[in-house]
Amino acid sequence: MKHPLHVTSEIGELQTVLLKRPGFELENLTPDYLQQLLFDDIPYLPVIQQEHDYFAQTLRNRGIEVLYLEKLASEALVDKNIKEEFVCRILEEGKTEGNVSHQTLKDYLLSFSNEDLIQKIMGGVRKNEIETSKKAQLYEFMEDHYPFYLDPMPNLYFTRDPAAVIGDGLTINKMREPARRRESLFMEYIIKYHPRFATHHVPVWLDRNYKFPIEGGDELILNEETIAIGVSARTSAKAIERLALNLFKNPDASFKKVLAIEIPKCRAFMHLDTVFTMVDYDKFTIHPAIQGPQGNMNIYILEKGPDEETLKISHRTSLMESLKEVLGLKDLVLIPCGGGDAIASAREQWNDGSNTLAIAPGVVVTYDRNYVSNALLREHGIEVIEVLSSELSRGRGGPRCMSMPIVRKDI
Ligand SMILES: NC(=O)NCCC[C@H](N)C(=O)O
Repeated sequence: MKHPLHVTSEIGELQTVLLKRPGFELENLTPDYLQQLLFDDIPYLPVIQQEHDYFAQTLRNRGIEVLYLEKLASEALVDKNIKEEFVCRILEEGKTEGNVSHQTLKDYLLSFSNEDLIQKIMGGVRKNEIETSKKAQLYEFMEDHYPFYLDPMPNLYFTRDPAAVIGDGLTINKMREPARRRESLFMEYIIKYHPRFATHHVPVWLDRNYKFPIEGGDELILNEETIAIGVSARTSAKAIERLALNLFKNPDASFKKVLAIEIPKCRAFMHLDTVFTMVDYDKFTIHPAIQGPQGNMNIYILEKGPDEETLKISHRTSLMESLKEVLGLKDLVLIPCGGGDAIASAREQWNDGSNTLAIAPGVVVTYDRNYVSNALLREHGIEVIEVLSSELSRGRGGPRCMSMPIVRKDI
């Protein structure tokens, strides 16, 4: 039987992808909690859903199988005990203790059908949803003080980040920001209990219990032997090192090199894929602002060391040269987001102009609003498929962030 996970490049023909349709969790965004919940504005739900449906249909039109996180999660929780355990884990990690009793919330959540339970967990539980007779503490009666028993998870439509397929396995990520921590629990349960995955041996190269954070937006598979990982506001050098060691010693993994690429730690560049993506065998998008005056950067190549717990680490300063070296290319092109004009590049990077989703070598999905970057990609011979982006872009992620490739053809 075909392995349910298989990704050995960024650009191999995309066959199966995981998305999450934006849902009620976005209706629980209010100005007071935007920053905490990692949004810059409140999307208009019917329109963001239309835009997301258009994105999904664009992928289907190209023959790509689209799976939905919310559907897989509800299908994974058929067993009563597993469902109960999942709800308890969500409540523990949602730091609900000290609010309404754990038992009251648990009973409330378990009163829903599987599908509605998942929607409710994703959407959040407001204080006014629980009957007043079940409340005991002053805090619980004060809805205006803090409105939720369980926080909404509005970033779930960025399926790229909580987990990432690498080869025939995956990382299930310890996420950096408290607002996103619970997200990777869905993938843990899907891999363990959904029939599509549970009957296969699926190696987890790094799991969400590891102490230091890593997020999928920083994990880019350059080829079957090389991964690039951003050292960023969200991904730590420690997690990269641990992942490299785990991959190098595991006979199920084909990977031999990890390129650790340091990027500035700021909101606009939260992950490597917000400033750098692969669009063809020898072409990449890049936001010029991540390079120093002479194009210099801080890059390390990690390789197998003398024993299983030691790495060979070498320093490089040029992204272009490092990529040529690890990919065995004579030449390659870095296509600047916004064409290199300081204003256009900052504007289009903010709206994910560098965040392309390759669905085949030289074929990418991008946001329509980034017209300067899109025109430049076309000038370089790339086929650019534009999708709608007025509301989707308010969450600060583009087509790559909104998609988790599950299966790609080898190149
Ligand atoms: N890979 C990505 O860059 N994902 C975008 C995540 C945006 C989300 N609002 C966040 O701050 O985590």
